[in-house]
Amino acid sequence: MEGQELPYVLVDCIGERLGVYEDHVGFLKKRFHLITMKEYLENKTVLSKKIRAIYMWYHKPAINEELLQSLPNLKVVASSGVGIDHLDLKLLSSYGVKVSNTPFIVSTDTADMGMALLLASSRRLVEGHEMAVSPDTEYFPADWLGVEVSGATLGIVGMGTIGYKVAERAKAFEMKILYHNRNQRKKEEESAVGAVYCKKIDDLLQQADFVLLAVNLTPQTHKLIGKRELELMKPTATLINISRGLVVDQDALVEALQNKVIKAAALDVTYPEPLPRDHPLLKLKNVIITPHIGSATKKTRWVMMEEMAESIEAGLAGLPVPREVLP
Ligand SMILES: O=C(O)[C@H](O)CO
Repeated sequence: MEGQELPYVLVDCIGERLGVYEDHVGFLKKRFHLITMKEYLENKTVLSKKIRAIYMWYHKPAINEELLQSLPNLKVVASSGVGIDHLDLKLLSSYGVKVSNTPFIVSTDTADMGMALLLASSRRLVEGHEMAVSPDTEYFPADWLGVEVSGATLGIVGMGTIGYKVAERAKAFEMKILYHNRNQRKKEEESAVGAVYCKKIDDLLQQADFVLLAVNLTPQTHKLIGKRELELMKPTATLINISRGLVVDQDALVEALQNKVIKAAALDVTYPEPLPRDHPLLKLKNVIITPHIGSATKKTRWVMMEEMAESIEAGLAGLPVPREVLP
C-alpha cells in the first residue's frame, strides 16, 4: 500500500467525531481514507467520485437512492451486525453495489443478552437496584418475590443461530424449551437442547412462561406479536425481544402491560430507538429496556470492525466479498 492512495470510505459522524469507537479509528485509518458524512456533504463535488465504500456502523449513515446516485464509484457497503432490514438489497444491487454483514460473530453475545434480560426481569434486578441505591426506601424482603427460571417454559420464536444459542443457555438453567421457526430443526439439534417444535406459534404463546423473540425483521415478521398474540400469552408470562422493535406491535404491548394481560417485558429493541422520553413504555414498572446492546462487547465489536474492513478490501480488490448478503 506504500505510496498508494488509501481507498475513500464513507462513515457516519456524531458531531465532529467519527461514528465508530475511538479505539477502532487507528485500525481503520491505516487501511482507508475515512470521510465523514459531514465532510462529504461539505465537499460533495470532489468527494462523490472518490468514495468507493460505505462503512455502515449500526445502520448509519442511512443509504437512500439519492446517496447512491451521488456516489458513482461505490462498490461495497459493509454493514455491522446480522440484521439487514435497514438496507434495500435490490436497490443496492441495481447500482452494482455489494453488501456484507457480520452475522456469525454477534450471535453468542446476543444470546447472552437474551438470557440477561430474562434473568433481570424474572429476578427484578433493575427494580432491586433502584431500591437498593435509593436513600429513603425501606426494605421489606417480602416485597421482592420474583419468578423462578429453573423449571419454567421458554418459548423461542426464531430458532436461527441466535435462537439456538439461547436454547443452549436455557438448557443449563434447567428450563423447558419450546420453539417456533419456519423450518423444524434436525432431530439431533432438538434433542441436544431438549427443544420441542411448535409448528403453530399460538401453541408456544399459550404455554410459555417466557417468550423470547429472535427472528429477523421481514414483511412476514413485521408486528408478528400484536394484541391477539399477547392475549394468547399467560398473564404471568414475560416477553423478551432481542430481534427488532418492529416485530412487536408496540402500542398493543403498552396496552397489554398496562392492563396486566402479560406480566412483564424486557426489550433490547424498540421503535424508534431510543424511545421519546415521554413514551408510555418508559413509565411502566414491569418493563426493562436496554439500548440495543445485544452484541455490544469489546471483543465482538472489534471483530465486527475487522470483518467489515476485510469485506471492503476484498470487494474493492474485485475478490469475492466475505459474508456477502445477496439480494
Ligand atoms: O442485527 C444486529 O446484529 C444488531 O441488532 C444490529 O443491527
